[in-house]
Amino acid sequence: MSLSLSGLHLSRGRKAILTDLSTAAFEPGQFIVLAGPNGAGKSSLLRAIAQTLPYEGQITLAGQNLKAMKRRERAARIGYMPQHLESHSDLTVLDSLRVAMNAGGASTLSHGAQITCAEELLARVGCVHLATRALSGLSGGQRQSVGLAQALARDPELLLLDEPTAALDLSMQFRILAEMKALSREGRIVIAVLHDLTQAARWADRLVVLSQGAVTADGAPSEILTPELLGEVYHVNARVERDSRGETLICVDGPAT
Ligand SMILES: Nc1ncnc2c1ncn2[C@@H]1O[C@H](COP(=O)(O)OP(=O)(O)OP(=O)(O)O)[C@@H](O)[C@H]1O
Repeated sequence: MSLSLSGLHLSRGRKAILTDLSTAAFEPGQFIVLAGPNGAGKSSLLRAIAQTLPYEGQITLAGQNLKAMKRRERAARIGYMPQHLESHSDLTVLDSLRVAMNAGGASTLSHGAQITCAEELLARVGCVHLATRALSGLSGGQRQSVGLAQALARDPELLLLDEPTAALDLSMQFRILAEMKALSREGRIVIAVLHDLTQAARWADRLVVLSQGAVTADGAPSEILTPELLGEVYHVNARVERDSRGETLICVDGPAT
């Protein structure tokens, strides 16, 4: 059930965003972090995989071309959480999860089973207390946690999460990163965009660094994160240190000189 990207080209307006992008296959059980500078094309790549932006080239899931997959099947197999979440809705959190469960075609679960499932999803992301609140009344971090639950609503085998921890406090960041890791260990492919490379090093099995629409580095974070790579990609003077527990720590000292 691997995900393969091959020869991807994507433009927005007249601007080429991704150029001939290919990667080694992404495998079930892997937690992959996609990183890179602002504007590198990370969100565009996730959107191409989620089939919400047109592209040339091939994206296959378990050997099946995603462009040819029926919308209903895609909705069941791929969970996508965009960077900017819709938050003007008067739907309650619980109802928004029921809507997500029925996206792309009616769920086979009864009404009662859908409510139970929605409550379980909220428990996974630490948000049971928000069940009856309106989406429009949530804080940014609460909305983001509920967004993850929405992406999980159809129990997808591929999860695409665009900056899922950007609005979260320290405790919720930990909880959601641990949850993403657990979701991958249950046999899913989890791909998340993160800017925090210290967190990426701690949690990800694989780090893909995108720069100007191309893959600059791809591998185990501890192997690819070097001062040279950070200098080349982010134009900074950076140190890659180990903390007292041996975990990787990225320290930025200033712009590259
Ligand atoms: N709606 C749009 N129309 C035209 N160009 C766009 C649009 N959205 C993004 N772009 C351009 O596409 C390029 C890639 O954007 P994208 O959002 O994929 O980058 P990113 O790596 O996710 O950035 P960030 O880290 O800032 O979220 C950027 O140059 C951006 O200006």
